Amino acid sequence: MAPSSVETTTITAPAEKKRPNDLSAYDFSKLEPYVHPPETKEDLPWSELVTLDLEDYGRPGGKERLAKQLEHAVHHVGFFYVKKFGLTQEQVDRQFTLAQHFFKLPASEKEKYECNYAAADYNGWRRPGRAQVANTNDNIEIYNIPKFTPDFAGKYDYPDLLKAHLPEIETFQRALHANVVLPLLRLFAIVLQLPDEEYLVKQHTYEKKSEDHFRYMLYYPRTEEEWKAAKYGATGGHTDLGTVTLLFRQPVAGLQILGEDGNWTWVSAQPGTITVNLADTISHLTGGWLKSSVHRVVAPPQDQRQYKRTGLLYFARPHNDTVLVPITDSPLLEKAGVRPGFDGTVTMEEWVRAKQTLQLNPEIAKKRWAERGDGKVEVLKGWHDQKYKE
Ligand SMILES: O=C(O)CCC(=O)C(=O)O
Ligand SMILES: [Fe+2]
Repeated sequence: MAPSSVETTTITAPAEKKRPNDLSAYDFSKLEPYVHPPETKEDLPWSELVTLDLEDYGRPGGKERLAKQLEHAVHHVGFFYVKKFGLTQEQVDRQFTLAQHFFKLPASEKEKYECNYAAADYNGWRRPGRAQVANTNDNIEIYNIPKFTPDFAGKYDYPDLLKAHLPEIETFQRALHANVVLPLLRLFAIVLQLPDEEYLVKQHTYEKKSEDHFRYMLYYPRTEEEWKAAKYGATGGHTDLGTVTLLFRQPVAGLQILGEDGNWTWVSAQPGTITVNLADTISHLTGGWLKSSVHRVVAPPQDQRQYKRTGLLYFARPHNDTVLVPITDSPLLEKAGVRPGFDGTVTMEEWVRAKQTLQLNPEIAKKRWAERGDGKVEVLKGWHDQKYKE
């Protein structure tokens, strides 16, 4: 497929429809549908990841089967796929369509919804090119949407394009939480042999204040010179800050996982799946036993370099008042002798603020990373992030 066939023109409301409250110009019938670019034909070293069929969850013995399937993945790999998660392909495609049309809005419109970077508030629009990657600017544009709960109601405004579809976005986000995040947390509880299968679920209810968010993400193509300056993305190794990250099928290859053997492998685009990775918070809650996996997004293979890479993600996080200490009633964690990662008490709210301050403010990050001079930064109370193998 030629690149032009996945490009679309921006849909703007016809002049006579520009009345407030008339959002019909943004009906899906009027928005050109998003089309994924074709998959790469290159033979890449792909990661071997397990796939959980979430339909099995409700069947007799299903939870135990799925937990068994997860044991190795969550302790050693930190990545896996889920399928049959209760959303139709059409629902997923419509979110990609909204993402595509959002990113095509002019910057003058998007900047009305720009993140308050200085306040470490990541919700809203994050403009591309804010951070330096190796010797060039980043190529990432993001729009983050918080939970639809009273804590966030009225705090953020949306462009008309999204206002016209907020109920559907909310349904989608809530479905991800209820159909994927909560069942996975019960499976983790089974893996950890917790007496209370709801232990982690109780720290992640949708209604209580937490920083879960839904994300539209766009990676712009780069020229060869730009990729060279960016070291082809090799310096981007990181862990995510929350509990789990959900990434919808991404046919433009780029995502790589750092394995226990020290090698990077590529994540492939399995039809009908969501890629799930474990992140820092679930690692803090288990003293590192559940693995916050190191990953990065590198230059796509040559046959996909010309495409924009559009992502849909959901970041799950515990309630803001959750104290990030290892769970005490897991016989498995007790046997493993896990230890807290922080010197002192840290709540989720503090952890989010500390990590997001570094992520959203390149100047602060540069200074803080330079403080120690050993490739590490103290994020909070004795917890360090590091630079990973290029
Ligand atoms: O786009 C991807 O494949 C992963 C993005 C990612 O790692 C992140 O946003 O933290
Ligand atoms: Fe990530």
